[in-house]
Amino acid sequence: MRRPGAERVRPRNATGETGAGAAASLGVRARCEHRSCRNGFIISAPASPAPAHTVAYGDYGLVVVSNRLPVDFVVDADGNEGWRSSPGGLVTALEPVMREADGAWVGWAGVADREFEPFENDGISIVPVPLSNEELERYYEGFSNDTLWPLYHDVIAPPSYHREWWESYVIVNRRFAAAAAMVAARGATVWVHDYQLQLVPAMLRGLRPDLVIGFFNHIPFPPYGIYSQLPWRKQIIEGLLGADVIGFQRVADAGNFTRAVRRLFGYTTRHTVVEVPTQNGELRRVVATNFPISIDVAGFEEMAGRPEIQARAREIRAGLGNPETVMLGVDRLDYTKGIAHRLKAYGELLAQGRLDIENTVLVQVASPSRERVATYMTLRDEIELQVGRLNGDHSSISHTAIAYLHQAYPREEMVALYLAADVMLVTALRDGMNLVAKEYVACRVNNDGVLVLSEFAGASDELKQALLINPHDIEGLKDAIETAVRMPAKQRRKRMKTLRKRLRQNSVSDWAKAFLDDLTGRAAVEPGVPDTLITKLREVAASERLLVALDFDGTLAPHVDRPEDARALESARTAVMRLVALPETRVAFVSGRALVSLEQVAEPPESVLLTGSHGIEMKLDQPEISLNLLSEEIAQLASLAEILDGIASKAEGAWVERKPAGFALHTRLVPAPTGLALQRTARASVQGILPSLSVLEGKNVLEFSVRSGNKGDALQQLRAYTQATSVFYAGDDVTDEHAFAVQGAGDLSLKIGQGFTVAGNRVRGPEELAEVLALLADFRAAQAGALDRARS
Ligand SMILES: O=P(O)(O)OC[C@H]1O[C@H](O[C@H]2O[C@H](CO)[C@@H](O)[C@H](O)[C@H]2O)[C@H](O)[C@@H](O)[C@@H]1O
Ligand SMILES: O=c1ccn([C@@H]2O[C@H](COP(=O)(O)OP(=O)(O)O)[C@@H](O)[C@H]2O)c(=O)[nH]1
Repeated sequence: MRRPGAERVRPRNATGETGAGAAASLGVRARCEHRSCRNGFIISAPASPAPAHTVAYGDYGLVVVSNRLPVDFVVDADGNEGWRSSPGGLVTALEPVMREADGAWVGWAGVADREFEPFENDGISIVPVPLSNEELERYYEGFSNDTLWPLYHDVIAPPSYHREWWESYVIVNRRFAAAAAMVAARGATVWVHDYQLQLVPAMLRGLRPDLVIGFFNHIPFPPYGIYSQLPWRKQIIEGLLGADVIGFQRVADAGNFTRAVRRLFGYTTRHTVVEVPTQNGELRRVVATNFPISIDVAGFEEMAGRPEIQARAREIRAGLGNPETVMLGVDRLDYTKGIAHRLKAYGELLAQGRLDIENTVLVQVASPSRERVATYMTLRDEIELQVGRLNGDHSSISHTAIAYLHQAYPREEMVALYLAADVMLVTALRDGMNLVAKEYVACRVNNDGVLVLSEFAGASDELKQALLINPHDIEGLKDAIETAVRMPAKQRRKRMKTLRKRLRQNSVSDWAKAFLDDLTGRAAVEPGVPDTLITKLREVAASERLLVALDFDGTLAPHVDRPEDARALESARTAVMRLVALPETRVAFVSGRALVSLEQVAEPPESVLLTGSHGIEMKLDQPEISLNLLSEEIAQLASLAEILDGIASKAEGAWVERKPAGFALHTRLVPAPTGLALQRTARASVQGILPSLSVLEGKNVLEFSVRSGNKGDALQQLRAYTQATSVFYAGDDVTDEHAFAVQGAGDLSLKIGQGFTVAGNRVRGPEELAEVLALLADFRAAQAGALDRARS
């Protein structure tokens, strides 16, 4: 999803500065976008940084931002430098999504005091963000992993609160926001991940109001009683509310978040929607809901079916002495994972003779994690002491009770371990999801094996056929382990089949799609006119002077392949005719088309006000179109025509539309990748020769104009001209967002179809719009009738 941008930028020398300062220090050519700031295209969350007045655009239509990149920079014992897969479930989940998406991944390279150029890794564009050693200590090990991590995991360990850690967290979040702002194309989708970067959404919105911003929290969000301990509890929530959609693993997490918003800010929340008041007195709607993360199920199944991995699984079992039961635990060495509880239960089962050392073994992978954080150092000592004691107490010369592995294994080896294990033990005290549980289920392609799963791991919401346990209840845990070991084959298969079926319903691609569809508004729109919209139509119909302003293509008229064939639906036309006949009611068509072309296809009734070429042309109750080009602009038009004609001639189906103040390159009829490539070439060529031209991106169309304008400006002019007390505006394209953005209280904005929007209402297509216009005409006529009766 790489999109053509003003300039390919590299976030080198990131200093944490924002806006113009950051752009300048990064050596990026900056462009002024005062209009979008003035219009409040999307307003920042309260107390977020002021919108920047200088914006540079990058290349990428999708940008993922997370603390960890999929690869860490490493130096081996011989001083050889290289990259290796980084730890944790976030990377496991996002890697396959990003390989499909052709987006950019902004993150830290896992090493302090080093800067790296952006690079490609395994089909993913990597944009490294540097951290100093002090920031590593304060932002990552300190605030992220010794304040937020324990606080968000039910204070299993006591969180530490230090002001200098918080200051570092703010600085680093600002740097990540600046880096994302530099690589995101205009209007791009930026998906920020996890607790390390909770301030990024609002910071990014301040820098780039044009972006669609999502946030996903991979770890739990704590109940208010715990969250409220945090000295910076308000700032964190303000940071998150900069996003359009905030995703959580579990329903309970989303509920905890919205409760904290209500308690701390008093904002209204309706189901999953938080209404955030903006600086101009309007409401921004932020969605906070659950999207349980998953794994690449088909990918794990495929690996589990590979003969060499199955052979490795047999080798592992043989190496363990081919016991009857192999039990497995796989965790980062983290106090949230409940490793100590698991070992205690296992030790007691051995001590009581309920498990026999001759035919049982526990393989515990405890991969190194956060090794410089004191709590983790202590944990390692405790676990290794416990393992040592258990082995000392229970192992025999030929059989070891626990095979303890303080190592990180590649994915193939993980799959072999899952295949080798009869029982999987996931005993987390609190865990956002726990992908290990899902990976085990995916790999059990023979439908055998038992999963013992903590109810405090997010995975337990979906994997209900596992043996669900409370890890604090050691007796219950012991019973579950024994049940798992002795479970009859038939019951094992039945449970595992159900688990696998459930898992396949939500693969990681489904998770990403669900989140991004919600974020970008691509989710299906229901047919019909919603009741809430009908209520608002009644309200707007009662206004003293009403302006009904309508986009044409895709709104009054369904989209067609040839622009000259577009015609308004008959039902829409009828409704427009009724509206223009009503008192104190003006109708306007607001189109991106040249006015001459709009008049040809729309055949507007005489009193309809017209604006074309995105507001550059106007025809307001007079026969002439107002637009006078300077001689310099006419010369620019000639060069532009030459460039775009040359580009369009390279692909069948692409064409150039002539407009009074510019040209539009249409790519609707060429395959999407070719269309994108043509647009990218056009942008670069025009940029090189005519850098001052304004560029507007629509659905499969790229427009260049020698004079700038947009539908927001056009709507403001129409409002002033008609002195309307309320404005109804409907449109389907991204260019209509400028118009929605200038609407205020007492107006009604209506998005037609899918796609991200700032409009307050949405219907499915032109048929629904025609219904809406007919209803508006009914309500307005009834209002006029009532007034007449009152007067007489
Ligand atoms: O980056 P680290 O500090 O080394 O930690 C590794 C990752 O751990 C956490 O993973 C979480 O995400 C998983 C996928 O959503 C989820 O299954 C698990 O329950 C979470 O704990 C952390 O959230 C990541 O940011 C870290 O990269
Ligand atoms: O030696 C190891 C240990 C773990 N993992 C992977 O690390 C991830 C752990 O994710 P999970 O959600 O279970 O926990 P997290 O570590 O993110 O808290 C899973 O994909 C594991 O397969 C791995 O690749 N090698």
